[in-house]
Amino acid sequence: MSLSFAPGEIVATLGVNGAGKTTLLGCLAGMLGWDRGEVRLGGEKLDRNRLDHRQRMMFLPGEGFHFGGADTIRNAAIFSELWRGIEAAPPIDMEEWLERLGLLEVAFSSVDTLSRGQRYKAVLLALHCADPEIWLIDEPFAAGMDARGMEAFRLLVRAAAARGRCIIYTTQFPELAARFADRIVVVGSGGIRLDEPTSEADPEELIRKLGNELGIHGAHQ
Ligand SMILES: Nc1ncnc2c1ncn2[C@@H]1O[C@H](COP(=O)(O)OP(=O)(O)OP(=O)(O)O)[C@@H](O)[C@H]1O
Repeated sequence: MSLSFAPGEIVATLGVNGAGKTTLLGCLAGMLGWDRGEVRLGGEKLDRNRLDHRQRMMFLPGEGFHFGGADTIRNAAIFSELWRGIEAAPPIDMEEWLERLGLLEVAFSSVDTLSRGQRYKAVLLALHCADPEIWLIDEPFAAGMDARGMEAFRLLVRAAAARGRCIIYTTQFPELAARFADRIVVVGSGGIRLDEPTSEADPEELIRKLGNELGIHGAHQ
């Protein structure tokens, strides 16, 4: 497959189970190796061993990840230090996002002790604090967040895109992808099955088209 992504773009990646969505994200993040081809970052070949390359992106797995023992705020601060340097000040809107995500009550609780959805939100806050150029998010809409969390996620991602961040996420839900992405990429059979912007498309028509690509017959017809 051959794809390029631009700053400020929100891309939803779809595909049946095993199509290669997570593998694609892992390769873009430099976490997985590849047998053939290359990943280029602003024209430069991505080198998995270069910290400055890896710091430009973050891969968030579906189950999230965090630093054991750290509380919600400390965890976010660790991500910020690792990605932006020890001198970097945390974003000034940290409290606002704690509130929007519904995390104020657990701001000083160890992430280990949080519920699955709360833990995922804590990691999203950390991603916001790390603020890499490229956000690679695996299955955010299946990570156990409540409706408020998903709304906050959309706002967080839109704000990041407005700052020029490129966001690529995977999902199994055509409806969510059609309504929350600037572009949709469907992978499968070792290639790209569909790659198109959402701006011009009628959402219902797009959802039907995605349903066909993903082998859904009936429910969306
Ligand atoms: N470590 C691995 N070693 C060998 N094959 C793997 C490995 N990880 C994934 N695969 C294979 O690569 C293919 C793509 O897997 P991947 O996890 O990228 O799919 P996906 O589209 O994210 O699927 P899902 O929707 O189920 O999460 C699958 O056939 C899987 O079995």
